[in-house]
Amino acid sequence: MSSPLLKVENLTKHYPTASGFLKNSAPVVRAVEDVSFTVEAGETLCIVGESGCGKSTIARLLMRLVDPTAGRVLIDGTDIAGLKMYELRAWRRRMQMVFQDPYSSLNPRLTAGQIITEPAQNFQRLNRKQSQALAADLLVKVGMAPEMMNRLPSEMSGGQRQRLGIARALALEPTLIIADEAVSALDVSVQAQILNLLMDLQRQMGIAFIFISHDLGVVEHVGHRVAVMYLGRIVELATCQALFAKPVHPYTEALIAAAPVPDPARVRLAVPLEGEVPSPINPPSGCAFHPRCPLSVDRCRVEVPPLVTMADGRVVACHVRAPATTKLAHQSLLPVPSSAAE
Ligand SMILES: Nc1ncnc2c1ncn2[C@@H]1O[C@H](COP(=O)(O)OP(=O)(O)OP(=O)(O)O)[C@@H](O)[C@H]1O
Repeated sequence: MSSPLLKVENLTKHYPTASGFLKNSAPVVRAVEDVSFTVEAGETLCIVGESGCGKSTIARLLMRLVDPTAGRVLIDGTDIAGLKMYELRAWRRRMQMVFQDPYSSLNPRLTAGQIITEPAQNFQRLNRKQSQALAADLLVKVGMAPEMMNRLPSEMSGGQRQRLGIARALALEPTLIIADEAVSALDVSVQAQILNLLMDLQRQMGIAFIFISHDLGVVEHVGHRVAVMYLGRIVELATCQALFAKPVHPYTEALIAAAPVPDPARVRLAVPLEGEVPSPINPPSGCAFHPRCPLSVDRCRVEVPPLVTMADGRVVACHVRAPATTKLAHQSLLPVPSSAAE
């Protein structure tokens, strides 16, 4: 079997809370703990969870903007930690990011055309005619008129700026795009347009997405699979279809129960999510969700639940709902649903 496009193995990131000679004795922020998943070509893996659960840190680790405390990130089977600078540049070319706030990530002094072609100019010299042709092509790809290439970001709407950010990400023909809260700042109607654009681009160009969001409605709309994170760890990873039809982890259940239900015919689950997410500097012992969990038993307070593979292929970390008598989940995780390969 060929290796997945991306394989993340036991990824862990602890941030120091002090510097200098206090660094080693001070407590650490446990932002990401022992996270493993795969992403196949052409699929969308969503990462969801409340604020502070480690979603953006995973994005930064994948881009090697920060180094992991432990664990590995493999692209087509190659560990990115061992890459030399020029190899890392090539890797970054294949993996692009789209950010939540396109305005702050776009240079306000450059025109749309300059913004879009800047990444490509870093890799190959383009003359004026080639730059214009590339900018026009990419603007059309993201549903904008080629004439927009002369506009500044300040002369565009929020939705147009996000399309511009996507065009810039497409310029280097990436195989994977990490979209970090890419539609959270947009109006609902514009959100839908941008999500549909991303899904169209995926179908046309076979791009894989890691879609980071706290919005379950968005995740259900775009995702093939979804990883639910709580305080740095994955607690459930399943196909979107399976997860929304029947969440298994009590935290997933509570998140879905707390999300607005657009379809009044759909039954809202009766598990409220109470209390705050605990501090990642001093997380609760055992299962970090136990202080908020209505199902918690003694074992949850002392033992971190392992990820267990359930009969339908999803993986869940819960002593009550997924007791570790079944197979422990390793990095193979779930098969890609057939829709991802279409
Ligand atoms: N550079 C850093 N130094 C110290 N702590 C950090 C750093 N970056 C993030 N953290 C902490 O790590 C934890 C995870 O942060 P992260 O931004 O990855 O979460 P998130 O799920 O993306 O949250 P949000 O949705 O609010 O962006 C948080 O407690 C955050 O305060």
